[in-house]
Order: sequence, then C-alpha cells, then structure tokens
Amino acid sequence: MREGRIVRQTSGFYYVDCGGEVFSCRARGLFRKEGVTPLVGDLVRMEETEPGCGFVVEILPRRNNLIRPPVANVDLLLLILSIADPAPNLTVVDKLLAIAEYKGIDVSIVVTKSDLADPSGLCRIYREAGYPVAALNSLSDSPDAIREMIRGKLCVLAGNTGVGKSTLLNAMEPSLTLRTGETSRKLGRGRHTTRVTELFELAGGMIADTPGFSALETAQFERIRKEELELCFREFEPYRTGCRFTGCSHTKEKGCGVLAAVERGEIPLSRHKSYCEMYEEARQIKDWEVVG
Ligand SMILES: Nc1nc2c(ncn2[C@@H]2O[C@H](COP(=O)(O)OP(=O)(O)OP(=O)(O)O)[C@@H](O)[C@H]2O)c(=O)[nH]1
Ligand SMILES: [Zn+2]
Repeated sequence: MREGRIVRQTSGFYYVDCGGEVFSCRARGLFRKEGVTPLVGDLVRMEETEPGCGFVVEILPRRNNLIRPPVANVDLLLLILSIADPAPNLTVVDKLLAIAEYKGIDVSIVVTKSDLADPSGLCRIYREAGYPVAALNSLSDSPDAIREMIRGKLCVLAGNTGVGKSTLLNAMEPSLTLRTGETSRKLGRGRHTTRVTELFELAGGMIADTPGFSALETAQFERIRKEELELCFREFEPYRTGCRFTGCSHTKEKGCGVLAAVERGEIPLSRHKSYCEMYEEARQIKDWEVVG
C-alpha cells in the first residue's frame, strides 16, 4: 500500500503521484457504492497490482473540494480578471469569493490588462475587503508577485475567457502553456467533451488546469444557505452584529448595521448588491441542493 496524490484524471483513470513515481490507477468499485468519486488533488492510498498500475483503495480526508472544476484540497483560488476587454463582472467575482469563504479556500486576485485602464478602484474594493490583490500588464510586467501567491500551494485558476490566463501562465513558465494548449486542442475547448483535469507544477506550487470551465460556471454550481451568506462577505464582519433585529438579512431592514455601513461608504455598494442578489437566490434553494 502506498500514499500519493491524484494529479490527473481522465475517463476512469486516476494518475497517482507517489513521491515522483506516477501510477495509473482505477478506483475500487467500493467508491461507486458509497457515492464518492476520487478527485484530482485527493490524497489517496493505492495498491500496486502490476508495475506502474493499480487501484485507488482509500481517499484520505479532504480539506475541501470544488464541484466545477472538480478538484480537492484546494489551498488557493487564483481569481483572474481583466480591468478591460473584457470588463470585469463583479457579481461573478463576489460569488466566487463567497463560495471560497464558505469552503475555507483562500483567494488571491490578479487584475490583468492594467495597461488598458486604471485598476486602482477595483483593487481597492478587494484589498479593503481583506484579499491579496495584484494588478499587472501580463504582456510586459514581471509576474513575480503572482509566483509568490502560488508558491507551495495547490491552486485553482478561475477566470473567464479572454482575461489573459494563458498569457499569464506563459509569462511565468513558457513550457506550461505549451502543454495546456495541447490538452485543450485535443479535447476541443468549451465543447461538451470529457474533460481532463490535471495538476501542473509551477512556481513551487501546483496549478489545476481545467480547460473549459468559466468562472461563472464555477459560481453557479455551488450553493450557500442564506443564513450563512453574511459570513462569506469578509468586510461585513464588524457591522453585522450591530443590527437592531436578530436574524437581520442585511438586505432592507431598518436599523441594519451593514446597510448603515454601505450608506456611509464603508462597504462598497457593488459588494452589497452582490450579497443581496445571492441572498435572493439562496432563498429559493432547497436544503437538499446545498452540497458540502
Ligand atoms: N493589453 C493587454 N493584453 C493582454 C494582457 N494579458 C493578455 N492580453 C491579451 O488578451 C488576449 C486574451 O489572452 P489569453 O491569455 O488568451 O486569455 P485566456 O484567459 O487564456 O483566454 P481563454 O484561452 O479563452 O480562456 C490575448 O490577445 C492577449 O495577448 C495584458 O495584461 N494587457
Ligand atoms: Zn443587518
């Protein structure tokens, strides 16, 4: 029996890295019966049945997992958005941030295309909320600040098409884009083909490359109960205990501490708007739809 991490998953096969030696494995039927699927990022026990091949027999406890992209034990969600071309969709950004809070995953934000428009207003919103933010022109600036964000962590990259993910990866490690490009071409990016999820080593950390997942899709597939939503907006913390009514939803109540902070400009309007939108969506959710 050996322990390792699943670094790649493709149609029924799991590639388990045990200290640099990679085994191609199938999963024990047991998992199917229990309704669990091994995920890329999982730490597992495996049994070698013939040289280089075997079975995943046990999934070690997960710290967290995302549904789309399907990755477990995520240390960092690296959220990439561009200040222009395409313009950032703050509702999607705030949804992803809330989901990450809910699951206990750290987030760092990278704002690309800083040569096309001034990113300082956008950066301020998220820095003041408590997130690390880096802005750059990926075509000419050094990506060292991004390397620092990734170091030692298992990262999932989230960002919509055209924000400059490949450009950024290419700036950090040219050979990586080459490989991801090959994967995407083979599978037909964006089409409904079987998706390969794979971990790549980068900057002393690991990046999950998940072609075809948009930030919006990631946001849509996760659910948060409305009672827990206020905990997922970091900057509400000092205000949400100052509400007149217990069980205040912070959307329209009189004497709401959060609303008062929004009025005073201490909580950005865009963040509160995203909160209200998510709260309204959460009111429609049935308990059985909430996962994890
Ligand atoms: N001006 C400017 N252009 C950039 C920057 N970063 C990327 N681009 C350009 O934006 C376009 C899209 O970049 P990509 O790296 O392909 O974007 P992507 O996020 O990988 O897009 P998908 O592959 O569709 O997911 C390309 O034409 C890049 O040259 C930047 O910082 N400044
Ligand atoms: Zn309130």
